[in-house]
Amino acid sequence: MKDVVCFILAGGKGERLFPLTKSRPKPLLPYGGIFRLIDFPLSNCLNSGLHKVFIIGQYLSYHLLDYLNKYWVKENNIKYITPQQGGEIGCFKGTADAIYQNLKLIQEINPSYILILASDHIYRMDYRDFLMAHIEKEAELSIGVVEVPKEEAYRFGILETSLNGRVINFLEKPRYIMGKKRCLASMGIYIFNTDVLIKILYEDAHNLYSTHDFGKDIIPSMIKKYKVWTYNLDSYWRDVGTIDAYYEANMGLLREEPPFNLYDSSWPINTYLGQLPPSNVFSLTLNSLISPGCNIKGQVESSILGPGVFVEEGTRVSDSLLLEGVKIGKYCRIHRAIIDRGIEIENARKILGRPIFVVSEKKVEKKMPIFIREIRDKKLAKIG
Ligand SMILES: Nc1ncnc2c1ncn2[C@@H]1O[C@H](COP(=O)(O)OP(=O)(O)O[C@H]2O[C@H](CO)[C@@H](O)[C@H](O)[C@H]2O)[C@@H](O)[C@H]1O
Repeated sequence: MKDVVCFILAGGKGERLFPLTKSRPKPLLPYGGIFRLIDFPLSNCLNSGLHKVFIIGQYLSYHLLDYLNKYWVKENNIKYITPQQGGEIGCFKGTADAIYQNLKLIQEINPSYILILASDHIYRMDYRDFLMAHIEKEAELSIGVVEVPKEEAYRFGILETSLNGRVINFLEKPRYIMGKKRCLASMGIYIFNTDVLIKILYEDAHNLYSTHDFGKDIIPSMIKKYKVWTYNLDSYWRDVGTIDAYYEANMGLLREEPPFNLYDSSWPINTYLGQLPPSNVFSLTLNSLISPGCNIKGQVESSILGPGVFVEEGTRVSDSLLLEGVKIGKYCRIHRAIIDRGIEIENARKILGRPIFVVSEKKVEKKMPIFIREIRDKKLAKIG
């Protein structure tokens, strides 16, 4: 792995996850209470023995840098690049341009291979196996792939391969796929031979019609001219691109046999949590993940609570995600909701999400579905 430089693309806006990505970059979205999405590729890099890792940020980059500085950059010698540092024009036009603007850095280090990763996927992967397969096949580009049902094809780059696995066709986010029930989707992670990458990025940078994106421009243009192969990841992988996918990926952790094992110590997922006291659970709490620093007096069922969440007495929370520092007052009923970081829900509020209700900073006053003033007043009168 000494001959590999890794870039983690972390500058996307994650617009389909608004409002959760309005004030935080998508790579910082929490998962399973204490983890952030960026922890997954970073932990995979660390566990795979990769040490030349550069994270390329853009959107709300100061938040990302702040988080990375607390643990990842300090402890693991991981470097962070923003357009001002790497680029000439102050912003990256697309994913390929983000790498193009760092070509000088690549030329200085002069590795044989470049590993390009996304920052918003949940998975465990040994990149050493990915590299071995790339070298064995004498590929010039290898694309990490997973199988997905064809109904989900519109969210991904979809590949067609010959019998021996070489890529013969690639469509970025096709509207519809004919035939088969399942198809091969690009994970948006790539290994390039450095000389090929440099050549193709130069060509792309001078192409007026290009959007400078790996999925839309670079990969389709390479299929016919270069040796492009797939590497199939035969285990759990999720791109949490939408609110529904984000909610379902989290809730999957509460199944009796979760599809992703947070407790696998042979491939640890590292994170930064800060100093927090233990959680104090005074009441009935079932089938839930409770992060440190929580204080629970009400009833919590099938939910995930981030660090420092407070749930007051008389309140019932079910099938919900309460992110860091959320405070739920007395006699509330919360069901199928995502409540964003730091939101305080007043006493006797009812939030019933069908399918899922997101309470984020700006929405909280306007969009509370039912406000039961009389019940609240009666109950508060009783408790004095
Ligand atoms: N200007 C910029 N500067 C720096 N970083 C940026 C950036 N724009 C986006 N990024 C980052 O690059 C990664 C990929 O973002 P995209 O928006 O291109 O992914 P998308 O999911 O649409 O498709 C891609 O990923 C899916 C798998 O999720 C594949 O199937 C598909 O073929 C592929 O195009 C993300 O981590 C994002 O944060």
